[in-house]
Amino acid sequence: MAHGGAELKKAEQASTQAHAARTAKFAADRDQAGSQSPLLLRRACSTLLAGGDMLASASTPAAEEKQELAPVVQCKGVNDLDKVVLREVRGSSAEVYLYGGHVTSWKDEHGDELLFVSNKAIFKPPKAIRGGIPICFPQFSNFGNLEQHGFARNRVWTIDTDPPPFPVPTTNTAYIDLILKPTEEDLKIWPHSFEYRLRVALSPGGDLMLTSRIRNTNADGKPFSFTFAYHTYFKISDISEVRVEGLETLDYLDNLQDRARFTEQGDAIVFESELDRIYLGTPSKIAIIDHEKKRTFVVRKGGLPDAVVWNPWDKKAKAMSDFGDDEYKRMVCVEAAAIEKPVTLKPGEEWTGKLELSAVPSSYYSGQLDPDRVIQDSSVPEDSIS
Ligand SMILES: O=P(O)(O)OC[C@H]1O[C@H](O)[C@H](O)[C@@H](O)[C@@H]1O
Repeated sequence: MAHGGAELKKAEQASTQAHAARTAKFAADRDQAGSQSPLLLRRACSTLLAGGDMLASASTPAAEEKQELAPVVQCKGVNDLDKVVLREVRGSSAEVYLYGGHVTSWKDEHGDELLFVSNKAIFKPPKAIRGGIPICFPQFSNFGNLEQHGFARNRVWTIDTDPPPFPVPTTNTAYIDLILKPTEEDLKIWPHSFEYRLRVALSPGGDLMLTSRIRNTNADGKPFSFTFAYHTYFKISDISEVRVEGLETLDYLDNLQDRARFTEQGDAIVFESELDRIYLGTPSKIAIIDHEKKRTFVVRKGGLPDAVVWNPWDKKAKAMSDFGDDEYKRMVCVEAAAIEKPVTLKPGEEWTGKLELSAVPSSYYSGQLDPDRVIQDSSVPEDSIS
């Protein structure tokens, strides 16, 4: 026992030292980055990617490279599109394409991918990337005259090096701020001036956090209204092994039946055919339980009362050119959204919409969403998530 304890202590010390060394390296990298975003480094993607997926053993140069990776790196992705890679010291990571302000990857500390991206995804404007987290703004679906899901998902965003301070400062080291403003062309189809600031952050524990701040910058004194969704595609083992909890007894609009309104009856949502529903007035916490994988995704949201649940099933899958015929089995979309009541902003006003995603072992999560707790959770002010 004593020996075991000493070993453990040694391992802990080694881990603490390694952590301290990595933290010092990150700080040095940050200082070197100079006038750019304080955390942002530009590196060759090839180097970066070699440190990720292809890593075989800790003795290879690629493995050493992994140890040295900075928390925020800008590099090139598919089709030479710009992307930003976020990495936390414990090994979790995320990738965000400037095209669409689109998160395309979120991996846990073991390097397991948690988001679904289609093998047939087209990383080429103007088609939105199929998978990850498309941003639907200023319109969800066809709730208005714009193209399906609005234009934010197929515009090129820029890195915001000097965002206004957040009410609650982010303590994480791995985050990136992006900004989208309308072009002259955008103003022709949606005549409203806005600034959309998106922060994507990884917590030290590997949670993925997206914060959207949308401000009306109209000079003509006019308010504008929009609908919105974080259209998250979760990667799952098999759609028949998955259930969604937290939406029981709620009303929903069924997109497959002309948006007729129904009340959810079942215990939890399970999938046996195409499903496309907008749940209304949902609690701030929803769980996606993957029985086979023994993993639960927890979705926490703020400022986003609705939740869309979507699986295209086989027929629709075949009809989508950027989606594999069988891929519907390995994905489910649970989308934190504001749809039924559009958000209206007067000039100078700002709206905040937050999404926090965690992946936890199902055993740990089991029973957390019993009806009483859901009611308690929904009474927690939405802006209390940080
Ligand atoms: O194919 P997209 O434009 O990306 O839309 C994909 C899906 O998005 C949402 O989940 C809608 O509720 C669905 O009706 C739609 O089919």
